[in-house]
Amino acid sequence: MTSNETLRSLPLPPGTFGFPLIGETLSFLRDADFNDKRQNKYGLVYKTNILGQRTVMISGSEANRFLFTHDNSYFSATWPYSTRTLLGPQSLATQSGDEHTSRRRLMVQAFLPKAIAGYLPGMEQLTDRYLKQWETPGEMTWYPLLRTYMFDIASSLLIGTETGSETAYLSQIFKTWCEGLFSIPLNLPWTQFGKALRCRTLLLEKIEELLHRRQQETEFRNDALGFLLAAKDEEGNGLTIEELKDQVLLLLFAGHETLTSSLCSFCLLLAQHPQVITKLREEQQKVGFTGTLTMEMLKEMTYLEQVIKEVLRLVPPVGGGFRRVVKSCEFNDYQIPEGWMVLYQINQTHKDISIYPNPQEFDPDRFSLDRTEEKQKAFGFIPFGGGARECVGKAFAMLVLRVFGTHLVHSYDWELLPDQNLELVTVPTPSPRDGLQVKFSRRRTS
Ligand code: HEM
Repeated sequence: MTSNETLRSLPLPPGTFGFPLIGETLSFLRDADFNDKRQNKYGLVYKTNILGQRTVMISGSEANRFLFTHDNSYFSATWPYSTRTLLGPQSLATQSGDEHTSRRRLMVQAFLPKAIAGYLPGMEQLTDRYLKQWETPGEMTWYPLLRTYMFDIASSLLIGTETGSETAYLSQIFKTWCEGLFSIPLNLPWTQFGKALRCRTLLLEKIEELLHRRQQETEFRNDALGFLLAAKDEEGNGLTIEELKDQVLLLLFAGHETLTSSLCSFCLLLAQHPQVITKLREEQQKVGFTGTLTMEMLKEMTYLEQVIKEVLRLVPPVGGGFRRVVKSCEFNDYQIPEGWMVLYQINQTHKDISIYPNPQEFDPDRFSLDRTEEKQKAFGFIPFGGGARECVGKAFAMLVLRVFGTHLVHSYDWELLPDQNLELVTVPTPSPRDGLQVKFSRRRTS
């Protein structure tokens, strides 16, 4: 524990605040090497000004441990103003303290093992349908199609919408809403933020309609919303309609944006490493997969799990997480002042050479039982964050990746088309600049 006086005598981390008002926001949003450049110059802890807030960037497993073990004492949840406003005041991602704990307890009901197992058949059906659809064009830009597939999975399995026009409409307005999440918060008709705010209103209207419909149903539906509508806290109170609206919006966002990115990285990295596909097919034969999955079979596919972990390590869909400093504290002999923001870095943690030798290399065997590189340091592998705010939908996300990965590898071949830009756009989640152009076909042998 550092006394107030000692704290005040400590220096602020090195770094610059950039231009008045906008600070370093533009480079933060546009330059994929923003963090690398500053880290090389200032080290693992530095200050900047982004998205309207003085911010300390912290990186590495020690920094993660510090942050995750002091959530709710030194830090509380926050997001940049644009994200906070678009998510809404009653969203788990922006709730803190006791409110967060009690809401989180209700939300996890939808992701307990029994619920997860119940999502498997519907997920397989939808996956199969989309994979078949993609056979016909033969050549395609995959990212937008993966996005539609993922939105369909999220909206049908999480909130029970019917596939078709309702999903297509929601998906469209959702896209514009997402584009405003990390934007300069100027609410004007032509700004990204202004457009996204109008989409928030439209989305909430749609969600409210859906909630009223669902409240009138007498039978329990096996989707995340079914669990949320049934969930009660210790006093027997459930979530109100106003709160459910924000929580459903959060699940839809968290559940499809991140997953689209990781599915796309999975497709890209496997196309570049055909030997991994061969090993996955061998594993499928070994566990006896011929077209329909069981939870037991998925558990036995340990190489598939290694591959997914390596995809999430190399291209983490969420690059880091924001916190507000609620009490000044010290880290690495620097003062972190109250009122500032802290951003922990998942991306940089996963490139730590002391944990992952040749960190830029795609090598699923790092996660094999005889190497377990991720276990070398606590909080060294954190695609889903950690501590009290670790991703609620982790098991759902892993199920989607396993189901999609298994069916794709089992029945299809795909190869990258030439002359495309595979460089990653990083905000809001990583995706190849040209959208991943591939030749796609059904395997002759299946
Ligand atoms: C590959 C996919 C996913 C990744 C990489 C991911 C990553 C993350 C990370 C890093 C956090 C913590 C952020 C922080 O520290 O502030 C988080 C939180 C969260 N995630 Fe995910 N996520 C994924 C999928 C999902 C899915 C499918 C859902 C829901 C269906 C979901 C729901 C949430 C929620 C509700 C939170 C907030 C938890 C809290 O504040 O207590 N995520 N996720």
